Amino acid sequence: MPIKFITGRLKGMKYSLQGGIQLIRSEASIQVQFGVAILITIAGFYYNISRTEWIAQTLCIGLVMTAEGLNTAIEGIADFIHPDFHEKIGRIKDIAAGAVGIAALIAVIIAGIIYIPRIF
Ligand SMILES: Nc1ncnc2c1ncn2[C@@H]1O[C@H](COP(=O)(O)OP(=O)(O)OP(=O)(O)O)[C@@H](O)[C@H]1O
Repeated sequence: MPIKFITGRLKGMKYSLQGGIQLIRSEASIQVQFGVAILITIAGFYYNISRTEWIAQTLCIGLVMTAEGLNTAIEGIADFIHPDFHEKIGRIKDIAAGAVGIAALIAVIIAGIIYIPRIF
């Protein structure tokens, strides 16, 4: 029983890793976000940000990339179940994209709070 449980969890981790790699390989928007995440991490070291700021920054990176991943999955489901144009599909996709927009806005605000006083 515990062995089955552990192998099941390991399989789950393998699938989620494969999904993450596929996401980064195939989605242009997540590639951009990944690039921004690397740049902002370099900025974090350059400006020697505090432990709390690292936590906020890392959470923002995770928030944006998680929202983008879920948005991509929702788009994929929408295209699969209804490949043709439909007003409701459009609204569903807009809402999913809106969630990414909210996450990105929060990330920009937090980046501003951290870096604007250091740069100007
Ligand atoms: N089947 C559809 N029916 C109605 N509107 C759609 C449909 N597909 C896309 N749209 C509209 O076009 C917008 C962009 O959708 P799309 O699936 O092309 O996403 P995207 O922003 O190009 O993302 P990605 O670049 O990741 O594919 C949606 O937010 C929606 O308003």
